[in-house]
Amino acid sequence: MHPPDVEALNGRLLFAIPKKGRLHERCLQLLAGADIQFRRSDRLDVCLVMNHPITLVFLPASDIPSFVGNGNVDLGITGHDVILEAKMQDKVTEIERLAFGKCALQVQVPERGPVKTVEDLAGKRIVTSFEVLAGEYFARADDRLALVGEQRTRIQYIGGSVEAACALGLADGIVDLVESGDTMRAAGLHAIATVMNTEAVLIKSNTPSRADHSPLINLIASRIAGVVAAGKYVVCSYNISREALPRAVLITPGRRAPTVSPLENTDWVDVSAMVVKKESARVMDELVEIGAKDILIYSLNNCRGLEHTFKTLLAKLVKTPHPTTSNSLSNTCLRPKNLAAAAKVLCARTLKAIVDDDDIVDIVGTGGDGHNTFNVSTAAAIVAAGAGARVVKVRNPVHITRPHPTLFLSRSTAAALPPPPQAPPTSSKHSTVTSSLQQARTSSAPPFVLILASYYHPALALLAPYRKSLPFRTLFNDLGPLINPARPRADRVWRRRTRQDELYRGNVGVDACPDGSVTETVLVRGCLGSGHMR
Ligand SMILES: Nc1ncnc2c1ncn2[C@@H]1O[C@H](COP(=O)(O)OP(=O)(O)OP(=O)(O)O)[C@@H](O)[C@H]1O
Ligand SMILES: O=P(O)(O)OC[C@H]1O[C@H](OP(=O)(O)OP(=O)(O)O)[C@H](O)[C@@H]1O
Repeated sequence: MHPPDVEALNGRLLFAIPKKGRLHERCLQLLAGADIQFRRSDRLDVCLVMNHPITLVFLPASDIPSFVGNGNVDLGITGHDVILEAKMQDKVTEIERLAFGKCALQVQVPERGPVKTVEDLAGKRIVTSFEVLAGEYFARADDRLALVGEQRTRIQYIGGSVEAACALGLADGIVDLVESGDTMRAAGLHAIATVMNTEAVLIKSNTPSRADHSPLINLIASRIAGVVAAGKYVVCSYNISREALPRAVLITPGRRAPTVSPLENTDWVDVSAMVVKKESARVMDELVEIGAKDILIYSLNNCRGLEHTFKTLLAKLVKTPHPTTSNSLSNTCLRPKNLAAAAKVLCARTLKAIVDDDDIVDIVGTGGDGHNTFNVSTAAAIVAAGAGARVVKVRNPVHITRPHPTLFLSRSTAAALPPPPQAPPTSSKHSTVTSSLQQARTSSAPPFVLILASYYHPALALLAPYRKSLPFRTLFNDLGPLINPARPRADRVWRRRTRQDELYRGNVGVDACPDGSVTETVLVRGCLGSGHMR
């Protein structure tokens, strides 16, 4: 087969695919599922798609972020990790997480060695293929420990087989990707920290070569999303007595609603609904428990038209809140993975608050403790600002215009009140919080900026009426702290519901909870990562 000539490439959408490595095979499956047809001869890295005006470009996964970010290629598939490593996160848009290539970037050390924590390792030698991410991670650790000059951690880059570095005497620890953990176990290493979790993503350029490619990009994105979603869901069908139907609908609510069809025996109905694949075994157990019969699970090859269903779900809850309790909701919603996913969706729909100075903090509560006292997190944030911290806090205007009287009693406190919440100009897609912080630096005003939640989170503003009518807390109480549009580097959130159930988030690393009483902590890190700490 001859290479395509330059003429043949003109006007085509360029789509970058990893040419080898862990993501390659799964990308080919995805292209087949999305009916993107091509024939690639053995050594050719550029080939024409037969049924669309697209050219596939096969590149190393780690080069794809720069090609897409710099607008040389319009679309690409690569790992989220390598986008951050290439510092291309502001030059590309992540269109879809692809649910494969999932692994974690971890700090690993010899199992039998003296190093037990990141703090033990800071100041020593690290070998990695991720020198940017590892460098940033250890720079923060060095800063925490006030290490300077020669005392700071040394990061050395190598291109592969990083796990051998400790045994070879090159490193005291490594930072590398871990999926099953087999490679690290075989090398006598174990994890002491996770820098980030990652998976394959579909990305597009923020500076596309041609604007008229946009409909084709949307078509490809929607086809790929269909294949990804089909892999996440199964269809569950079963028979159930009419009497048990309300309970069955709670177990299989479907994405919009389950399909319920009559049977010849009028006391029974046939139900079918989409169910998250990973939850299908639990769902079947619960259906058996309430007397369902003939429970069948079908896999899906493809699907289309799946919408984000938060609004639909909340609307349904508002209409029929009684069979649902805050407990049944929190079982699902408070799973760290789900909180992280919801935070990610909301962050993608948030106006960005640009803060040049990244040395800012936020102190956030999750509200609703029922004691009707003053707002503790705002008070704490004001105290922190008074002590010199640079605070950017997201608030609803109602809390500002009608502060609780016990909070702002004295004149001096009132004088120290922060300026009103900032709303961005209606035409802009982002706002500059920096200027307020700078003003605060050069004047006697407190370094405290409030920004207006309803402007920065238009999606949440739409949901507000639904949330208000629910008689219990929802995951949105826990999401608030995770979606500050100024993305402070440091924030600390904890919340007590029962003695065993705490939510805590640390952006600068994971510490123990303050009073040491916690037996289990739900941990959500950034927008991708999540997990449990015991
Ligand atoms: N063990 C793994 N499990 C899952 N995904 C992984 C794993 N290792 C890497 N990845 C993902 O695949 C991306 C590309 O990694 P990979 O090492 O396969 O690429 P490569 O360097 O092009 O290939 P090779 O290592 O064969 O030279 C990574 O950035 C990560 O997102
Ligand atoms: O936890 P596991 O399932 O064992 O996977 C982890 C291994 O996979 C990746 O390496 P890869 O095999 O791609 O080769 P490399 O070391 O040359 O990068 C990564 O660098 C680890 O070595």
